[in-house]
Amino acid sequence: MALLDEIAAPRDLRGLSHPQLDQLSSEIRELMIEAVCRSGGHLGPNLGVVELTIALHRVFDSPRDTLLWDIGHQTYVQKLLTGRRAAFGGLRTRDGLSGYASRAESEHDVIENSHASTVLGYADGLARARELSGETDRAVVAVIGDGSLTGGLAWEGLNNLGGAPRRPVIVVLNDNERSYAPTVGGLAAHLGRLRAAKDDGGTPGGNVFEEFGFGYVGPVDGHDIAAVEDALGRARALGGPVVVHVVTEKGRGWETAETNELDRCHVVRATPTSAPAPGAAPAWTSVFSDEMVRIGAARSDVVAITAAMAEPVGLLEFQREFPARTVDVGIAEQHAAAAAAGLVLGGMHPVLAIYATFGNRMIDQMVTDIALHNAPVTLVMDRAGVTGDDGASHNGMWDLTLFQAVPGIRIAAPRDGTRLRELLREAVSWDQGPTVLRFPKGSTGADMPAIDTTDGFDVLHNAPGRDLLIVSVGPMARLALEVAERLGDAGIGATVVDPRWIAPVNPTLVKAAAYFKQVITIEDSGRVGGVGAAFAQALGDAGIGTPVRNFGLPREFLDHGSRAQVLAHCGLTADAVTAEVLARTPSASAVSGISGRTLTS
Ligand SMILES: Cc1ncc(C[n+]2csc(CCOP(=O)(O)OP(=O)(O)O)c2C)c(N)n1
Ligand SMILES: CC(=O)[C@@H](O)[C@H](O)COP(=O)(O)O
Ligand SMILES: [Mg+2]
Repeated sequence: MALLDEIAAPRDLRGLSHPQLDQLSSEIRELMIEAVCRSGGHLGPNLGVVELTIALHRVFDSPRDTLLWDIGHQTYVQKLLTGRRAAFGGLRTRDGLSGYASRAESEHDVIENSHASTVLGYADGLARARELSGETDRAVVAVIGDGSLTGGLAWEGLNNLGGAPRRPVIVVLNDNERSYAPTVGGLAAHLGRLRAAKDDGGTPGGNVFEEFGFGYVGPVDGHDIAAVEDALGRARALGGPVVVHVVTEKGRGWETAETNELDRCHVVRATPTSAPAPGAAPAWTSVFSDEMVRIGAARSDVVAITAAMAEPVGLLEFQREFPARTVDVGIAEQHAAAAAAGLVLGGMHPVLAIYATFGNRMIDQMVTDIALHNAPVTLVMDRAGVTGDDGASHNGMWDLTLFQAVPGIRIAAPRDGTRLRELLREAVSWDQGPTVLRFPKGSTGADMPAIDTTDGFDVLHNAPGRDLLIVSVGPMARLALEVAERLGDAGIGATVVDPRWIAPVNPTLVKAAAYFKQVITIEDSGRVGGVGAAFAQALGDAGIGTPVRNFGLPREFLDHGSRAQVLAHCGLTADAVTAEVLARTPSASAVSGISGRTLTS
């Protein structure tokens, strides 16, 4: 790694010749392939931007000039060029480097939201501020992928930037023709025409960026550093808003990625430290995927919608079986929800599958386009709760707070694979309004059978005495059962129930709480406005005085780490919950056993 060893800061790039820069690019690729295959992370996108990142840091003087990266999953090269090489081995581990841009790590990382299509908004605001403060000699450069450009927010940005012909902002369009899968829609087709026109030596009939008021430079080969530098220099000289159209290859330089037709190794998983146990439980996503295909075969009105993530959310099999009934809208969650409402108008039952964190984008559509119209849309949120290694922005910890507030909505949280299948079927059979299903990242684990079912909720554990009612949400049932067992050893009788449908609050469960000395709720979502908070409110409304303690995620941005580490930080372990219950229970009293059926008697 001779050359990379010499790069402590971007200024060290400036003295290198182009052959040396090519060597540096190879060294960076070699290092990233080795390190990211071990740690896991966004290898494909980063392999595609090696030369682009070098060129940006040679032409612009970061941090005086501002380089803004949309999403930030493609900033590994920037990390390696800005003094973070030694820490790169700890990528995405607790106390190690973030998998995205991170302001705590470097003055070169300016935004770290990691939700797509926002960068042009930041660029617009920053350029306006520079104008107001008389700092127009400091360049504002926004890098956005072709996938992220499919989001409506990006077009709001283009509209504002293009309308200010004298305010300089350079938009670098990193066009690798892919989100995960090939980028879809009219924009992708238009970019294809722009690329083809360059290849043919002709001019395309109309250029959307120019029509919006931008100067346009390109398309330029994003792996030719000299060509990219030249394009960036010309863009800067033009002044005003300019799009530099850079064509790159996702996964470049690693055959495994270059030949991966599915997603060019968008994300690689960390090398496992041990072999999977034989007969290990399937992932939540796989169970959803399998059940969706069965439902699709039985119901010709079921249409699957993805926002550019068919494979990650488990819709690939459905797409293969029922291509006409699978819609990829691009990275456009809001459009996905509005389109789902439209599908309902036409008699379909849409199943919209996304990662929970991206559901934040859809709240207005859920309220006014879906719920207000009582539209039977099923929203399936994968990666709900703590996801861990993707850091603060990617935890699915706001969905319950947001969606519980929507009138008429029903929300289910399956605790295991069997319940996921059941609840998905119940959700798509519900025709009175929207339903939401949420489940976390990872493995379903072994099933947790009910010992009884009463008025829609499952009783999972019954102990002598009515000392404590534990209301667990989804897979937190496993933790609840462990807590109940430990409390039992300490002489405290705990009953564990799983509401299955967590919103609206089950009225029978509310009544049952009156017969217990204490209630605790456990959820893998925000405590503020969460299921536990709703349950406590329902008890208050019913005049039931049983004290309630809610266990869930604090109102805090949670740093990256493994899911287990983050849950431990939040006090969501059997040890922590048991200790807190014991601290609040002066004397343990085992009275008598009850069955699920007698909970409310
Ligand atoms: C709002 C939102 N939805 C979904 C994602 C998940 N996601 C991360 S990267 C990515 C693909 C991005 O494609 P592009 O912008 O072209 O960047 P590339 O990875 O191709 O460089 C997606 C869908 C996200 N980060 N934000
Ligand atoms: C950048 C982004 O938002 C996704 O690529 C995400 O990092 C993938 O997460 P999983 O690893 O949980 O699929
Ligand atoms: Mg792309």
